[in-house]
Amino acid sequence: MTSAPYDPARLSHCAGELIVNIRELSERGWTPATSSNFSQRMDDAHIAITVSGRDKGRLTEADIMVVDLDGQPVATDKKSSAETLLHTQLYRRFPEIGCVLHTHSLAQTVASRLFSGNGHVHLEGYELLKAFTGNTTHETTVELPVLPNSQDMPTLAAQVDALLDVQPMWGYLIDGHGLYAWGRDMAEARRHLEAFEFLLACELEMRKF
Ligand SMILES: CSC[C@@H](O)[C@@H](O)C(=O)COP(=O)(O)O
Ligand SMILES: [Zn+2]
Repeated sequence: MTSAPYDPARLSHCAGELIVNIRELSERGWTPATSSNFSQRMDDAHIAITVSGRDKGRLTEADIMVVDLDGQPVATDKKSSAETLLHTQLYRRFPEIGCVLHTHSLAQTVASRLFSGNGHVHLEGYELLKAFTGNTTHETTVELPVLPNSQDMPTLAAQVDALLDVQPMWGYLIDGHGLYAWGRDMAEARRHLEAFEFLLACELEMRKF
């Protein structure tokens, strides 16, 4: 356990923002059966992240803990999310990233299964593509990657790093699992998460016709 200090007021602020937002996402049914995990950057060395295995619809401040950028717990015996590495790898790689959100909605999970053979979901022509930072027109495309699932986090993280080496992206799906999305702060990460969710629902809806 590292003993690097952090500002307790900053943890309290992050925990409050995480809890409110996670509850709203949970009420939409995006975090079934204790699934999903969430984090926010506190400072250069500390991340506030959900404790593993908690019901994400009923979180209190005791369900948010601190890890360092190596994913090691700071000043706690609690166990951070089983997928902590998928958060910390983004914070380490992109100093500007401030928030990472991971959910297991029905649309995300079904789409991940349907499109896993392609390796990505092709999103084109939607006005909502402008919700992704950097896009200024609907006349663009976003390829949302679909990674094979694994219980081995270093394997998944290596796949994410390989993708990031060749393309900028604001999220990815994991087959049969769910979606990761991120942003510079909670508002941006949530906008990206909601845009992916809506666009995946559109793609699934069109498959019905
Ligand atoms: C309850 S099954 C889902 C988990 O295996 C995992 O994918 C997940 O999203 C939540 O894990 P957690 O360790 O609580 O962060
Ligand atoms: Zn998960």
